[in-house]
Amino acid sequence: ADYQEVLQYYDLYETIGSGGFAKVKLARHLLTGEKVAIKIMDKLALGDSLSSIKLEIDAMKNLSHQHICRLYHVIETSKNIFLVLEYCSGGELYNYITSKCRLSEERSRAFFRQIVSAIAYVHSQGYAHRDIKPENVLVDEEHNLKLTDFGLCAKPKGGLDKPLHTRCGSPAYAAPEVIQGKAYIGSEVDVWSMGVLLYTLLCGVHPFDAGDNTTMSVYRRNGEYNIPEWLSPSSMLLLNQMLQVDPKKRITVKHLLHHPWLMEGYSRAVKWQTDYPLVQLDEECIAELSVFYKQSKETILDLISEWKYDEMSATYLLLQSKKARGKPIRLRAPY
Ligand SMILES: COc1cccc(Nc2ncc(-c3ccc(C(=O)NCC(=O)Nc4ccccc4)cc3)c(OCC3CCNCC3)n2)c1
Repeated sequence: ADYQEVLQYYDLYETIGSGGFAKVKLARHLLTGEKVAIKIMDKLALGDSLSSIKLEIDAMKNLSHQHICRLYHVIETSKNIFLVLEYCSGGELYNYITSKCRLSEERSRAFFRQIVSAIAYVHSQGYAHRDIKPENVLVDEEHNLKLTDFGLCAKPKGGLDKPLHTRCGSPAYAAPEVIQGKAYIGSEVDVWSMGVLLYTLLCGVHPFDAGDNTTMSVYRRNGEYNIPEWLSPSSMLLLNQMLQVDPKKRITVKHLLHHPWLMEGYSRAVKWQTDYPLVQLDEECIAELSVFYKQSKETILDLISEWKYDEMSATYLLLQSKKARGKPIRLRAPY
């Protein structure tokens, strides 16, 4: 009974992931035929985490970027919250890396530039991700990366550079200052986690192992990790600048955007601005919606601009995504 609203707009298929109080199902949007991921959260199980989930949903609503999994639709019922999200057909980056053992420096660079783009954008919106790891990075059908977040990211009070205390994220990828329970700066801990991710891309393994035994966490605290002999000097230098134990010595995202290693083979610095601003709407998609819903373009434009993350928002965003992938944006007549 609780699923009747979501089943009005989507066909639900198999479960593709499950975490603490949420599970993710593959689904298809009936109007556009597009595949989506639907994250189903049990409000009872959420308990007092409900308020922090609302925080994450608000964060998602402000994050519209080519390398972040897009939120399309929010459906709240008495028992559940359904988040309809961008589906990435390539699955987790983690499995992509392990299936190829490790990635070439060129492939790692192309991927890493997309991660830096996403994080620079998240920071520009005043958020810190705080749980960057290969499991939270997905691969889409065009081999582009999409950042997601299963834990909770917080919009730090008073902007990005106020010290945070809550320990979150995964210990193995967490910066030394987080592990030691010190006050930390969100943007600085994200740089450490990106360093761990870059090491994993280049080496196929985690630099500090799973951090299960104490010696590993000692290595992490001292920033010691094994450097494979085949790693290029420029890769080693960048890893060293990111995996600095002292957060004040760590390279900043701003400097990563045009770092020599990220620029090798590229003529432009990493583009971190969004390709999908919330304010400029796509004329063609608006036109298609106005024909389908038999409303004037102005009415449709006003409705979308309210960003209610209802069926209308979802249909617009899915049309926009189809168009970006060169697919025809025709809406199916309701049969
Ligand atoms: C082909 O086989 C496969 C196999 C596996 C997966 C797929 N595809 C596939 N596509 C899309 C998803 C998804 C995206 C976003 C969210 C989300 O909850 N976002 C919230 C969010 O991103 N906040 C946020 C982001 C940035 C900043 C701040 C806040 C939830 C689910 C998915 O999930 C399955 C999980 C399973 C556990 N590991 C991670 C993926 N899976 C496909």
